Amino acid sequence: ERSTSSFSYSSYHTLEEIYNWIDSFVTEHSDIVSKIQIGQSFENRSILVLKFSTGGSQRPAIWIDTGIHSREWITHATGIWIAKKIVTKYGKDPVLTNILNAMDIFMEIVTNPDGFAFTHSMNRLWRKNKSTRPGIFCIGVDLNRNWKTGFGGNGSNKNPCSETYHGPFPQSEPEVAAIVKFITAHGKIKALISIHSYSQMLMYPYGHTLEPVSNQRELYYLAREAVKALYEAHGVEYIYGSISTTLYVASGITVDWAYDNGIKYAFSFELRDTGRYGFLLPATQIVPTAQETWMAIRTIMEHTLKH
Ligand SMILES: NS(=O)(=O)N[C@@H](Cc1ccccc1)C(=O)O
Ligand SMILES: [Zn+2]
Repeated sequence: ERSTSSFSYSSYHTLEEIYNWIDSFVTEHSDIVSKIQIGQSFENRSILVLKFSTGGSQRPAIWIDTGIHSREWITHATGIWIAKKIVTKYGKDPVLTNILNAMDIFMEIVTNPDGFAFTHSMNRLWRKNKSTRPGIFCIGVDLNRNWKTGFGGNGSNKNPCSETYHGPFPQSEPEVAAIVKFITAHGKIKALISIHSYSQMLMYPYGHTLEPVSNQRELYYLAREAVKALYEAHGVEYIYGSISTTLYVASGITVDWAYDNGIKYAFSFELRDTGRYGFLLPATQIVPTAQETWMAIRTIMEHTLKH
């Protein structure tokens, strides 16, 4: 359909509804948004990225992904709301306007389309993708353990039946390989934000080791500022720090790969809540969660612009 006016930003949606929304959204805001297919999933679904650009060619850019774990529905819903916020506030919010006048923004809303479809059809709590291999009798790879940096280390599992199965080799999964290819080819991604739920945390590398990254102090202060901006929206408290020291050791993760490939502002969110509803966060919390998350992301983007 032509317009997104009938789309509810305060509801959860199916894969088909989100893909239809993407087409309407791009049509309606074609002056600033375009759609890029960066690959196909294991089950041959399109892997789609929204590009926000106000001009130039191949400007420095910011990458945001949601939904890499398919059951984390609040993350796709937050991504959709933020996409709408960006087109609504460009030209009105001076911070966002400055960001988009100098940088592009790429958003991958459904990073694990096969898993997401499966959470609607068969298993609401499915986490992994849906890849299968001869002789292996469990389905799916944890797409947040399939990246090259630290691959196969502690905090990932070689058992295909594990929820944190890392896959047969790094980037074995088309959903991960497509992002690696896109970001590597682009070459000017300055910040990466990979959004998960739940726990209410803002974290930065490394996950695979307790060693601090070189700009750890800068990331710590930026995370503190972002969490403060988030808190000011609705009084929700986040903790922050490096993944391995704040949460647990996890290997083969998105942000460790990003950091080691030159993206010095790499962050991962764990959105609401802290366990009362967990992955089954009520839809009434979508807009408040998105509003507060946007304030944190906007803070990270502004810092990236200035450095
Ligand atoms: N979202 S979650 O419940 O799966 N937790 C995440 C935590 C996480 C998030 C980002 C980088 C490393 C680890 C996970 O991948 O284990
Ligand atoms: Zn997750």
